[in-house]
Amino acid sequence: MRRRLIPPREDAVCHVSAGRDKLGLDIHYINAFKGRGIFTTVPFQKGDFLLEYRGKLITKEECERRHRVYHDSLKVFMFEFKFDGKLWCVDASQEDGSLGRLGLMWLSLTSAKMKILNINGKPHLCLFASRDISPGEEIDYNYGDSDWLWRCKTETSQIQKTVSCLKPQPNSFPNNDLDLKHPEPER
Ligand SMILES: C[S@@+](CC[C@H](N)C(=O)[O-])C[C@H]1O[C@@H](n2cnc3c(N)ncnc32)[C@H](O)[C@@H]1O
Repeated sequence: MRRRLIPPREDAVCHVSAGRDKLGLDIHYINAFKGRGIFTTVPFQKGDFLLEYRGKLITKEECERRHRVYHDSLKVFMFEFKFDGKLWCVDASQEDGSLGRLGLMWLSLTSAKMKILNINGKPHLCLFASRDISPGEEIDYNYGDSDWLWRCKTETSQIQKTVSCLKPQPNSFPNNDLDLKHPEPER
């Protein structure tokens, strides 16, 4: 295991401010169903900062507007969350080469957890290792409680939550405050 050089939060602030991804992570194409994912090339320690889910920070209203005009393939990159009592969205639909937008989703035994960091008054969606991670492992985390259609096709042994395959993809913010779509702010 590598020695941690700086505390995870400082590491996150440093990468967020520089707008660059961390070394030790790589994009791999997995298959036609899952598409691409992020894999580690070095070991990470539980708690380490991994990635920022980078994109354009937009308001709830703008997010709803984009949901109306975007193709489904773009909507999957809209990450909605609550910050300072308001709903926001990071729209990462633009292929900008950043890694955070490519993390895959599982509901249990994930390797990462998303936290909202307040950096200079603005929210940033940052992924931290939820356990020790070995080289070659996939970075996955819980996206939240949306009814993405592709979840229905995912092996039920790995997705523990029952989903309704009849529900369309969400196109508006849910009312439920406890919805996992809105990850917990940093404590
Ligand atoms: C934020 S994107 C992740 C990057 C995407 N794999 C790509 O290549 O562009 C979210 C999309 O990845 C796919 N995905 C994520 N987690 C998955 C999983 N556990 N099983 C199958 N597909 C998944 C779904 O198509 C989802 O809409």
